[in-house]
Amino acid sequence: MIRVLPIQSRATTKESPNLGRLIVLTGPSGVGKGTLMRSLLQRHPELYYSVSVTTRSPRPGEIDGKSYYFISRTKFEQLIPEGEFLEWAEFAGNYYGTPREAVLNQINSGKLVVLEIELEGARQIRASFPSALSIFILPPSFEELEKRIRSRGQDSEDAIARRLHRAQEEIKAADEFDIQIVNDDFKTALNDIEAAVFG
Ligand SMILES: Nc1nc2c(ncn2[C@@H]2O[C@H](COP(=O)(O)OP(=O)(O)O)[C@@H](O)[C@H]2O)c(=O)[nH]1
Ligand SMILES: Nc1ncnc2c1ncn2[C@@H]1O[C@H](COP(=O)(O)OP(=O)(O)O)[C@@H](O)[C@H]1O
Repeated sequence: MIRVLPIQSRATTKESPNLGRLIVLTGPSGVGKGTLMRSLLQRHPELYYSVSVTTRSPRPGEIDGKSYYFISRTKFEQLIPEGEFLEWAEFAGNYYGTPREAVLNQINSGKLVVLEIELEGARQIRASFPSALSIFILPPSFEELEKRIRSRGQDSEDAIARRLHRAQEEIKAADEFDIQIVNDDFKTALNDIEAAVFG
């Protein structure tokens, strides 16, 4: 179930030269988005990474407020009609959403804001912010994607199955995005993202 909330359009924000920009990183679960993002942020601490809200349970080592804001389904469903999310989607049985106010404040203060989100949310952002830079990360093969999800060792068999099923649909949508980058050699992929964002 996906809903597009009425959000501030890039058409109006474009008018000021001081405004920042949204960068959307998407691609199937396990492709390496999170790892690439962390390395990108280490190289470029000036980027603002938007911490998402989710109803998924924390994995070992994940910190509330840093990895995600972990909240209940009931709370998430309360926040939707209150307009708290810039975009939101349901993925593999859990809700995920981007906090609206923090992101808009950062853009308005001239920051490059990076969202690492799944396909439906990325589509919502593209529709609402046509000048966002959207990057789709592809795996070298489906077999390698499965290997990565399994070797991460953090998801149940059910969660892995849901992610792999969804991945097949997501990969088909790669062409909708501005740039496609294959995450085969990690450093090459990271350099490619860097070039897309800063080049
Ligand atoms: N639409 C949307 N997707 C999100 C958001 N935050 C994370 N996601 C995506 O939700 C999916 C599942 O994330 P997660 O449970 O952390 O699993 P992982 O990507 O397999 O590590 C991934 O594709 C994330 O990019 C968000 O705020 N909005
Ligand atoms: N280029 C790569 N080659 C091999 N393994 C990788 C590569 N990029 C990421 N990984 C590994 O793949 C697994 C999934 O990466 P992760 O960043 O959690 O993916 P996502 O955030 O897209 O779900 C992790 O164990 C990560 O270390």
